Amino acid sequence: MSHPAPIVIVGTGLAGYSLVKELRKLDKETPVIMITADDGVSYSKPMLSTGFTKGKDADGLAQAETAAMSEQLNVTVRTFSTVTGIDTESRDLILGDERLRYGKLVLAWGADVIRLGIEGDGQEHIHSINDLVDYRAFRKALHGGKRVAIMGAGLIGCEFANDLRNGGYEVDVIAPDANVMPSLLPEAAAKAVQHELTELGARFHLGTVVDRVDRQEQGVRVTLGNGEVLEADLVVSAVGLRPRVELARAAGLNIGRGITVNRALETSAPDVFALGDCAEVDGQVLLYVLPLMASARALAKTLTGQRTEVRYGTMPIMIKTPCCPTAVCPPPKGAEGEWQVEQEGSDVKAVFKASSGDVLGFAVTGRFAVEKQALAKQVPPIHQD
Ligand SMILES: Cc1cc2nc3c(=O)[nH]c(=O)nc-3n(C[C@H](O)[C@H](O)[C@H](O)COP(=O)(O)OP(=O)(O)OC[C@H]3O[C@@H](n4cnc5c(N)ncnc54)[C@H](O)[C@@H]3O)c2cc1C
Repeated sequence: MSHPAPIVIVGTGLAGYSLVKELRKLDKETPVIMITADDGVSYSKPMLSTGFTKGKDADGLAQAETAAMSEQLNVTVRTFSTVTGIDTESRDLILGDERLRYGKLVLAWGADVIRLGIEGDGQEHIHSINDLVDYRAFRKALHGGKRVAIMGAGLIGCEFANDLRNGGYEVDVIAPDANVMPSLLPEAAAKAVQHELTELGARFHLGTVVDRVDRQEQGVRVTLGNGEVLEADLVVSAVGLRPRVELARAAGLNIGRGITVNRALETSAPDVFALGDCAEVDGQVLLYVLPLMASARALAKTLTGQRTEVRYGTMPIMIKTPCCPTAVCPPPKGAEGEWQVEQEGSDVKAVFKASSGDVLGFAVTGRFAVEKQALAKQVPPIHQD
């Protein structure tokens, strides 16, 4: 008797492993093969920007070895295996010369870091940190150094700025907008975070960009668009992420800003699903943990025969800048209304209200951060029925 084709999951990040954990609560037996381009070590990606604060290096941030995950979850994990294509007609995953038959296929292959075309011969000193392997290389390169230049003042750039200051490093942050985290925070909250990071010793160079990174005897020389020249041991690039869509597009799947899926996480091809940073779920591309956890719970049920749609509730984002604790629930794009701000120094409570008085979003910093739970209850869920 031939065995049924397995469930194949591409990716062992939080999306892939969360899905298998949920699946195994419902079904201990169905064969599952996980494929990953990296070493398959289980870790919590949000912790990468807390290493110095928590006194943990890359090994300290690893949560479980691949073999332990494989045994605990009763799955086969194939490491250092890169998917190169999908044949949705024959239901094969393509890995170079090899074809792997799937019964059901789940794409949990994450997002790519955006790489800017920076001039200069110091390219190998520019680090993007989007997984534990990157983090290990970054910590190794930083060894013996003191000065870090961070490109980008979004959530990840600001979190690394705080963490590196806590680790005793000199930090310069360079970003084109006038404020930090411009797509997440209203101005008053952004200014508060910037102020507290500055008090902590981080130097901000806003309204400009990095033009060149040139090698020096010690580290690099970083030339900014405004003419300033900085010296650093290395550069961290934190300028954004883009869902990985190319292989899915080549396979003929519908693509938007991510791999297009409905609320049942179904792509446009039969028995092919997607979740996590690579997916656009019913129009939402949310590169955060809470949406992927909700998706994993729903998809586990679907894969075990009970088709289930995910419904995103209210999902506040905690920004890990301990010098200025911050939480935000951005209002939906294009929402009509205005920010109402209450402020004492770096303690900011900004609430986005529609003309009806309904609360559509909020941002809280400092001592107001404790109000996040109460405010989140007032914000409507992301997916409204
Ligand atoms: C520094 C940092 C801090 C963050 N902080 C927070 C936070 O505080 N709160 C929050 O909610 N979110 C945070 N995030 C975002 C959150 O961590 C991500 O949304 C989440 O981890 C994405 O998980 P994923 O499994 O979808 O993708 P990934 O973890 O990127 O996993 C992708 C997997 O796919 C594999 N893969 C990719 N391409 C291929 C291929 N062709 N073949 C085979 N395998 C492949 C990779 O090897 C990997 O195993 C943070 C992110 C970063 C970088």
